[in-house]
Amino acid sequence: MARYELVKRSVALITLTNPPVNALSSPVRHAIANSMERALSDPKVRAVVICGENGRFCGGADIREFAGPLRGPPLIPVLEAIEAGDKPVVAAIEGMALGGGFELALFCHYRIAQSKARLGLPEVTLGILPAAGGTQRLPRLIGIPAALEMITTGRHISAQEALKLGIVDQVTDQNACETALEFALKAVGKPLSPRRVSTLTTPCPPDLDALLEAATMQVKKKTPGVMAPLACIQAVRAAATMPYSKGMKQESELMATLFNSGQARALQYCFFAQRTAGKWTLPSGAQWNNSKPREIRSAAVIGLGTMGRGIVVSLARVGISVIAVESEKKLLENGRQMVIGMLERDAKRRGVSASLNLLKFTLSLQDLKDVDLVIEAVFEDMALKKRVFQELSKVCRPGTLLCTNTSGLDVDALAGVTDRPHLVAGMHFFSPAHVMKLLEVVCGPRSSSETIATAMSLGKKMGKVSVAVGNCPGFVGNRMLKPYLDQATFLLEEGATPEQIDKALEDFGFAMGVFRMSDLAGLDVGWRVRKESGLTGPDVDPKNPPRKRQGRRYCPIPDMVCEQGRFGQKTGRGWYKYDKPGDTNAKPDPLIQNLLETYRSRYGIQPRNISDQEIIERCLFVLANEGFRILEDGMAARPEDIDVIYLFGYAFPRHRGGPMFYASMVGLERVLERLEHYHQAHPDVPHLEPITMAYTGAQKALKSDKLDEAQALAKSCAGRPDFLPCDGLSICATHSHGKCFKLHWCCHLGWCHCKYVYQPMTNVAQLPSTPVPAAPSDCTDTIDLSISLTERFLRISPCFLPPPCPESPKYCNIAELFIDDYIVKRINGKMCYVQRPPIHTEAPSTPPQINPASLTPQKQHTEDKQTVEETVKGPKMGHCSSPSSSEDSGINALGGHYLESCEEESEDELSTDGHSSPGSLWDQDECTLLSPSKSIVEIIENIETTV
Ligand SMILES: CCCCCC/C=C/CC(=O)SCCNC(=O)CCNC(=O)[C@H](O)C(C)(C)COP(=O)(O)OP(=O)(O)OC[C@H]1O[C@@H](n2cnc3c(N)ncnc32)[C@H](O)[C@@H]1OP(=O)(O)O
Repeated sequence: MARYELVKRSVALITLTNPPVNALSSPVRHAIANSMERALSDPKVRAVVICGENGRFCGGADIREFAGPLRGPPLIPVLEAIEAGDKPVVAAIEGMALGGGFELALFCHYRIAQSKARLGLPEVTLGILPAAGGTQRLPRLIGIPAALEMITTGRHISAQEALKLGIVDQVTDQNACETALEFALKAVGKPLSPRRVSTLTTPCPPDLDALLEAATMQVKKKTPGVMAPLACIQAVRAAATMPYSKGMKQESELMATLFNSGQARALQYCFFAQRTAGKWTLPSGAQWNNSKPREIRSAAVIGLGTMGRGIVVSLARVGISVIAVESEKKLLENGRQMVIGMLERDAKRRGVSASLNLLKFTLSLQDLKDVDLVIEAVFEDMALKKRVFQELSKVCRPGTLLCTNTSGLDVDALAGVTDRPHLVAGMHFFSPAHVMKLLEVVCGPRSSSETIATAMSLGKKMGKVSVAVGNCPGFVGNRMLKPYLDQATFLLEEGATPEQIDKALEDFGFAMGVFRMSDLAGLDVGWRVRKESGLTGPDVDPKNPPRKRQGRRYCPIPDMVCEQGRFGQKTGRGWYKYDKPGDTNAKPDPLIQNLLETYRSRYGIQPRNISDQEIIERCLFVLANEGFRILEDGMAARPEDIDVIYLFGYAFPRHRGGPMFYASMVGLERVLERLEHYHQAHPDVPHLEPITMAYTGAQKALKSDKLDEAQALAKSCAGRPDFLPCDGLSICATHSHGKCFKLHWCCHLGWCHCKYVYQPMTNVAQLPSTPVPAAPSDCTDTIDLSISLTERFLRISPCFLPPPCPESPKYCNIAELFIDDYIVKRINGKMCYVQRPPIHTEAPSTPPQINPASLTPQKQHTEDKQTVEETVKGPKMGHCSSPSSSEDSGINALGGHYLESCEEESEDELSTDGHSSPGSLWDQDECTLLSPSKSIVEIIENIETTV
């Protein structure tokens, strides 16, 4: 964790060795403490240099450690020993010095930075503050204003800026470690007192109070409701007004408040969720580490509307040559000018030269014959897109990937008109595409793993947060948006105002409430979509009740608003009024109030007082409920993926973690209970129906029998050593399988993945313990297996990490128990651990893995080479023709209401026979298991008799 060497005969070189970012985990802290002790006590050592392996100084505390009780030496005493020592200590900063890593450097007497290094205190972005003296030392070193800015924003600064601010003593283009060694030798004998930051006096500006007040106002405006930046300001105030030791005490008290807060948990969850999303996985088993992306050097973008232009800019600024296509000369010229302007402004802002030489503009699709990838961004019209894809299929060379920027249309329908359906995928950018970070990569049933890998990798190259999703109307983000928007308008009908709803959502943390956001996005887009879908307009059967469509509640108020020419900010009127078209200052409009009152009296609706709580619950719980359905349908692999989509595409407040995380923090029982309550009040709103409610009374009775059986089973399993060490381990009561085998979203949330019925998972650690038999019973096979599982578990137990934070969604890693040899299935009502048939490397008929998505990356890699087909089987879907959204997808799609004529088609599929439900893990494999007698090795474990 740290290497100690004596170099140049008199310098102790301490190298942090904790890849990938040399985080200050407990062993690293131990190692630093020991190394420093050794260096300080060795008379040969005259100076010390601290650096990090692999060109990275230190990425700060090991954030994963925040999840559990902190173990190992506390950091501050370790760092204080560095400062107090009588030998000069130099930090050699390469790569990054962040958080605790930066604080470590601040305890050293000197800092040398490599010119490409980045430094910063990003703790605030994790819901905490720099609590290893950062809030007390940085102000002493660089003054209050600069320190305040760095600490409250978490901004990383360059080595040059650090030099300018006085944080580092030297910047070098050479190896920082070599430079630091030379520097350290020169520092020997110089007085150390002035180099001890704790002894410095904070330069205190005369207008301290005003400065801190302004900073407070600023963070309240920028991140309303977020605690960490405010705590940072208080800590910095302490640096200015208190002696060092008292300030340190204040820092630690503030940290204690933040550390266990829900906000810190949410923000740390977001950090990992974002990285988890990059590790994409498809139902086929193709995933990030077994699918090779192609290199994309040239691309084409078809359509130079707002989306197309943004996509061209995103590609060109990362060095990809782009051919931009339009259908008319005027549109092409207009597009060209706008793209060039955007690229020039972007380059100026970044201090680089604009990559205009990479651009080519054309009216002819024939020019695309040699490009590596095409992104179609034409008007959101299926017929038009199909024509484009047919044409591309003829023109482009056979290997060219064809992607569509649709915001919700059927990607597979487009694939179907080409000669290369496996090379077709969705790349759903969000508007404006060169600014918004989110990219939904849509995997059609015929998209190959290479195609998805390429789209994901291209997204990453463009600096996007890319999330792989399935192909269903609206994909993930826009599909969830519909029930959210519906609730907002239903609440209007029932008595709320746009201002009230927006305020509740803004108080929750959204930068903009749903109506202000819709005004910004433009209301006409959604109106057009609804007209095209037959929800409104002349095609609607006059006999249709005005507030019902397809037997469901429908709110025509948004249509009425549009009929008055109120399209939002661009027309100066929408849900709000604006001083002039294009203005952003939304003011409540009495005309909207009149419209609502007239509407309610026309339909005999008695307006009622609606609480903020109801607004939040109805808008957000319905969002999570749809998220659960999406997971259930296999359209997203994990709740993290959904949360990342909402964080980066829909401005869900990060300190709430995302809709799925938020639901888990509220508690799923509570969410489901409230949904049930609202669904009873509004039975004609299917989206309010919690997913638990989709079974009948008769089925309930059946399930409760199973529950007893399952609970007995679970109890009988308790105490088995193969269960105990896993913190997040839970049992599934409904499937009677005693544990969950899959790293599945429901396990993350502490719920079983039974189809349509969400059954609480019980943590086995909380169950009464049953002694494990000392000696094998008569049932030899079973005991053997138990022992083998135990051994296997213990062998891999170090990787059973606790969840990132104690009350965050639970992580059930038990799946890894079964990755090598065993898969699990109910056979004849019994739990079966069945040894997986050996993989026949040459035989194409080798059965696919039971759940490749849950396999660990390393092990999956070699196996998948043999089993994953080139053309992957896409997620299951019943794709119905989707109404179009808008050319400007994403944010503008806020206005779009999707018609879901074929969703929820199979809610009556509840499994009542006690066997695994459709879509559950052990029904997915097609190997010999379906016929127990044919399996190669079968070990039936009758749990009742085993334990
Ligand atoms: C608890 C003991 C007492 C401590 C007291 C002092 C308290 C100090 C508070 C802190 O220091 S909080 C942490 C502050 N540091 C950060 O916020 C940095 C977070 N990391 C990043 O910003 C980036 O990872 C990076 C360092 C800039 C590197 O970016 P890059 O794009 O190169 O790689 P990633 O994909 O982001 O990360 C690779 C890999 O590493 C994991 N990881 C990164 N940083 C940490 C960390 N600080 N702790 C634990 N794990 C970290 C990341 O999750 C990736 O893991 P994966 O499994 O490969 O996905």
